[in-house]
Amino acid sequence: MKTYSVKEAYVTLQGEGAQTGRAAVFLRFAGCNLWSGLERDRESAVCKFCDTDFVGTDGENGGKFKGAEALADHVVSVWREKTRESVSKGYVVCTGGEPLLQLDEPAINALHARGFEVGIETNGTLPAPSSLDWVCVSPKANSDVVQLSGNELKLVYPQTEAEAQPERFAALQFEHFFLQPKDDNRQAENIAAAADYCMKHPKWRLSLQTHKLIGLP
Ligand SMILES: C[S@@+](CC[C@H](N)C(=O)[O-])C[C@H]1O[C@@H](n2cnc3c(N)ncnc32)[C@H](O)[C@@H]1O
Ligand SMILES: Nc1nc2[nH]cc(C(=O)O)c2c(=O)[nH]1
Ligand code: SF4
Ligand SMILES: [Mg+2]
Repeated sequence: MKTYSVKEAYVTLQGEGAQTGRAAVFLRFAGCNLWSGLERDRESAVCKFCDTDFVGTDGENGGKFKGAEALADHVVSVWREKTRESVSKGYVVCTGGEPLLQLDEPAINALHARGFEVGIETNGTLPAPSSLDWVCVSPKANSDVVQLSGNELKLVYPQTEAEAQPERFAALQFEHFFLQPKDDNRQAENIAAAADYCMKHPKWRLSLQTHKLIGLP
C-alpha cells in the first residue's frame, strides 16, 4: 500500500488566486522536484524563491499515511476540528512541495467519496489527474511545464528568464491568469512591477498573498 508523506495539514483561507477567501484544508505534501528544501541548496535549485518549508512530516497534523483511505480520513478530521460545515461542503487544497509527486487518483477518489472538492497547487512539471476540481499551475523558469491547461495559471513575478515571461503563457488553456508578486527582499518593487504589468495587459490580474497580510498560515 502506498504511503503518503504529509508535512502539515490545517484549515485556513485560500490566500491566492481566484478562490481567495475560501476556507479549505491545506494538505501540504512533503518534497519537491525543483528544490530539496534545504537552504544550502537554494542557490543551485531550479526554483530559488520558494516561501515554504516542505521538508519532513513534522508540521501541524503532519505524518505518514498508509493508503488513500487513511489520508482522506485524516483530512476529514482536520476539517471537522475547525469547521462548522459538513464535509460535503468541504474543500481541500493539495499543495507542497510538489503535490503531484504523491497525489494520485486513489487519493482524489477517497477525498471525493468523503464529499470534498479537491484543488491543487502545482508547478506544472507533472500531469494533473483530470478528476481534480480546481487546478492552479504556477510555472517556474528552467523547468519543463507539461500541464498546459487548468483553471488558473498563477505566475510568480518577476522572474528574469525569457521563458518565464507572462507572454509565454497567455495563450494557454486557463480560465484565469494571475501575476503573484514574488515575496523576497524586493517585495515592494515586485508588487509595483506586477501591478504595472496587469494595468498594461488586462488579461492578467494581480494575486496578492492575502493570508500573509492578515497573519494566517
Ligand atoms: C509553495 S508552492 C507549492 C505548490 C507547487 N510546488 C507550486 O510551486 O506551484 C505554492 C504557491 O506559492 C507560490 N510561491 C512560492 N514561493 C513564492 C514567493 N516567494 N512569492 C510568491 N509566491 C510564491 C508558488 O508559485 C505556488 O503558486
Ligand atoms: N492561506 C494560504 N493560501 C495559500 N494558497 C496557496 C498556498 C500554498 O502554499 O500552496 C497557500 C498557503 O500556504 N496559505
Ligand atoms: S516548485 Fe513550488 S514547492 Fe517547489 S520549490 Fe518552487 S515554489 Fe517551492
Ligand atoms: Mg504558501
